[in-house]
Amino acid sequence: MIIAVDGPAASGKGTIARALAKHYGLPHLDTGLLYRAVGATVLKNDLDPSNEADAVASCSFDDSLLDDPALKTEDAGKAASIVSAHPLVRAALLLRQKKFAHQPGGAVLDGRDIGTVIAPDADVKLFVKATPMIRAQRRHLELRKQGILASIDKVLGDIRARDERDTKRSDAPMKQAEDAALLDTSFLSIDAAVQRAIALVEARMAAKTPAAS
Ligand SMILES: Nc1ncnc2c1ncn2[C@@H]1O[C@H](COP(=O)(O)OP(=O)(O)O)[C@@H](O)[C@H]1O
Ligand SMILES: Nc1ccn([C@@H]2O[C@H](COP(=O)(O)OP(=O)(O)O)[C@@H](O)[C@H]2O)c(=O)n1
Repeated sequence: MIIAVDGPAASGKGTIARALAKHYGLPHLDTGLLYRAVGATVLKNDLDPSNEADAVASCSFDDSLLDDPALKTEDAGKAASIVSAHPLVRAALLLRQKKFAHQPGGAVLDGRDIGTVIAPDADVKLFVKATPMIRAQRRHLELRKQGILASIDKVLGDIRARDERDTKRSDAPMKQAEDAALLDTSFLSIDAAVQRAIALVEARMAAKTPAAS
C-alpha cells in the first residue's frame, strides 16, 4: 500500500505520516529532508539558492547529511523552498522518491507533490492542512524547544512566504490531488489527527476492495 501525505509547513503531515508508517508497518520517507539537504549544501558552500546551476551542483549530497539536525532550521527550510522551485533540482530528486514509493510492500511518503507527481497511483492520498496562524504557533513552539527565539509575526511571515513560493512555482506546485482526502488538523490534538488519518486510510482501502458476494 502506498500512502501519500501532502500539505504545507507545520500542518502536521510529518507527524501523521510517521504515525501511519508505524501503524501499518511501512517504511517512511520525509521528502522535505531531500530538498532541505540541497538547500543546506548550497548555503554551506556559499552558493546562491535562487541560481539553478548552484542548486543542481548541490544535489549529490552524502546521505549521512539527512540525519543532521541543521536540516531542521528555518534557514534550511527557506533555502529548500527556493531550490525546490528549480525544475532540474526536482528532476535530480525524482527517481529516488519514485523508487522509494514503489518498493515492494509499499511505503508512506510526505511532502508537497507526492499525490500529484511522485506517486499519482498511491492507494491513499491525504492532504493535511491547518490555518497559517496555528501552523505558525506550532513552529514557534518547536523553535522555542530548540532554544531559538523568534517572534510569532516573524514565524508567520516565513510560513506565508513559503506557502506562496510552494503554491506558485510552475513545476510540481503544492496542491491537493483531486482524489486526496482533506484532513484539517487546526483544532485536532496529535492523537485525534492520527486517529482521523487512520480512519481515512481504512475508508479508502475499504472503498477499493470489492465487496465479497
Ligand atoms: N494536531 C496537532 N496539534 C498540535 N501540534 C501538532 C499537531 N500536529 C503536529 N503538531 C506539532 O507541530 C509541529 C509541526 O508538525 P510536523 O508534523 O513536523 O509538520 P510538517 O511535517 O507538516 O511540517 C511539531 O512540533 C508537531 O509535534
Ligand atoms: N515533496 C516536496 C517536499 C518538500 N518540498 C520543498 O521543501 C521545503 C521544505 O519541506 P519540508 O517538508 O521539510 O518543510 P516543513 O513542512 O517540514 O516545514 C518546502 O517548503 C518545499 O518547498 C518540495 O518542494 N516538495
